[in-house]
Amino acid sequence: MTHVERLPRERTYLMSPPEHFVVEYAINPWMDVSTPVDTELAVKQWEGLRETLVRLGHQVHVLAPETGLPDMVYAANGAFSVDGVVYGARFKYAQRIAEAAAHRRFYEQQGTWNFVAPVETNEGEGDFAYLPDALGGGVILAGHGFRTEVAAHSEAQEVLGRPVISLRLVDPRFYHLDVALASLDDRTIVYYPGAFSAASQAVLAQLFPDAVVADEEDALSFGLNLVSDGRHVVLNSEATALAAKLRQAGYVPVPVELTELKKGGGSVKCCIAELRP
Ligand SMILES: CN(C)C(=N)NCCC[C@H](N)C(=O)O
Repeated sequence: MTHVERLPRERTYLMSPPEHFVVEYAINPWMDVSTPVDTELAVKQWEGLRETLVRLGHQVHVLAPETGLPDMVYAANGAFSVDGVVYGARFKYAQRIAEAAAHRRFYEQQGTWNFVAPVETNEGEGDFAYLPDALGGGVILAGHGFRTEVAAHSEAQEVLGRPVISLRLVDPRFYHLDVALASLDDRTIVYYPGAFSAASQAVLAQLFPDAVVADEEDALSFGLNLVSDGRHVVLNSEATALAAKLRQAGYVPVPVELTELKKGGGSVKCCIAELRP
């Protein structure tokens, strides 16, 4: 057991309730249109997640869900912000394209953000993670291979003014970065190496020798799709083995049940965009 004291930092999040959540199309290997979805249960579980974040002392903004956009609950995909600048999303699949405008309106209505519309296809925090204090400053880790185009990585670097480390995802079950890797605090990550190309695994091992390393079972239980405030790690309740590894590393796992939203191919992190003013 690590005896480092892990200190939490208050966060601001954006979430959108799954009032219109169904699985009527399949754009990732987890989605099966023949599996029934209990929308009411999805809303109840989502509310449990929101209440958990509030109980931990975080601020949660709510983005109104829109009919015909069942995946809008996965709010992490809508944009990526760093120090007041928002790099907007441009979704790969037609079914989700309209979500980007809803997120853009949110930032514009707040009036405090510098919103930059993207040219390149990218799915927001689904494929971008931010470490404010790693490797000498703020660093962006970025995934490509299934959704976000690699050209979006250099676009994000130009827009956000932070170095972007490009990582190639190779396993379709882990089609976004945020199901394979997460930041635990300002400089520490947890990740499943098997989701990445051999070269990207080497990059991660070189840059993050202190990372918590997850295995396939942790990733398949959507454990890596987590949100951490530096101390409390909110993660899918099915990820018990990963929770034990995180506890061992000095973090406090906070399990939440999100079985319905797993049917759309997402869990905790997918439902939460972090706002970094
Ligand atoms: C990394 N993940 C899982 C997310 N950030 N979002 C989940 C998106 C799920 C949606 N049905 C889709 O396939 O786009």
